[in-house]
Amino acid sequence: MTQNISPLDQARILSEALPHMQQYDEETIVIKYGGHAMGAEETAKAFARDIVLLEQTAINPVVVHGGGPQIATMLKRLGIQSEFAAGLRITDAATIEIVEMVLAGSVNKQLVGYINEAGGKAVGLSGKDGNMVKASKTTRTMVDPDSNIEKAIDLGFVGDPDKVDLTLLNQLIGYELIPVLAPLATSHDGHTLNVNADTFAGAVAGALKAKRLLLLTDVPGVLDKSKKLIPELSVKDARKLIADGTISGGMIPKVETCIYALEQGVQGVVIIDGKMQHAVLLELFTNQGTGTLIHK
Ligand SMILES: Nc1ncnc2c1ncn2[C@@H]1O[C@H](COP(=O)(O)OP(=O)(O)O)[C@@H](O)[C@H]1O
Ligand SMILES: CC(=O)N[C@@H](CCC(=O)OP(=O)(O)O)C(=O)O
Repeated sequence: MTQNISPLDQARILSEALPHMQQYDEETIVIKYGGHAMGAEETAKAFARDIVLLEQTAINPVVVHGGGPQIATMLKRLGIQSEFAAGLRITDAATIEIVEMVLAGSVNKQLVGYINEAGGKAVGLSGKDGNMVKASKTTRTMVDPDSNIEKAIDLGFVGDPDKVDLTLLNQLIGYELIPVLAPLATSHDGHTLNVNADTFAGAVAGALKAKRLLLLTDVPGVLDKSKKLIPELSVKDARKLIADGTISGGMIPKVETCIYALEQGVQGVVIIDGKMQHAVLLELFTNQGTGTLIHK
């Protein structure tokens, strides 16, 4: 809290941030803000302020948000059942309507509002705008526990991005606007597809060749079997932890996204605790890395 430190300490802190700010000067950083992390209003507002600070220091932030818990609440209110398979929401015709309403509507506009309240110029879009993200229907298989036979699962209107058109994003970044993206895409035959927000952020970061991809979630990072934070993880070790079940559920698409982004040329990817106030500033502007850094 600034009221507890002297003006001289404040000046020192700002000065110590200089080399970090220089490192990211004019660079693009993609920040994925998970639905669980954005639950508390005060933390979400602090997050928005951090994003505006990045923009102010000549960094180009691109925000991708999730909204899993917010979708779940709305589906429950409407009495629509929802299930997950392989960490992805099975999305039928009724569900995709609600997913779009919540992600591109209330969640997106709330975050845009917070960023603008903090003095930024955020523009809220989904991957459908400007034909930004084209996706193909996701195909997954699962081993049936009874028969032990591998079966294809029909996830409905769920997609994996296969093309990101940067025309619109580059225009926005060029005008110092802050893109805030909801993870929806258009299929090649014109349907709306629900995309896991981590996967979407990885596709956007890869296409932009972002300097950093930060995934903000509701845990301190990747945890080992005894629930201790793993500060650094190689791609090879990450794959082992997925195979042996240490990494499960929603952490699987997150880690797979990190691996994909590294392969696409993103220089650094980290998974951090978005419930921690100013997690973004701590990660980028101090020497204290807070979460799990995944490297080649
Ligand atoms: N090894 C692991 N380390 C940390 N979290 C894990 C691990 N394996 C599974 N998880 C689960 O992954 C969750 C994060 O994924 P998810 O709920 O999809 O977050 P978000 O809404 O931020 O995308 C954690 O809350 C935790 O329950
Ligand atoms: C296909 C799929 O599962 N899509 C997600 C999209 C939102 C998301 O990923 O939100 P979080 O980042 O908060 O988990 C969903 O419907 O919940």
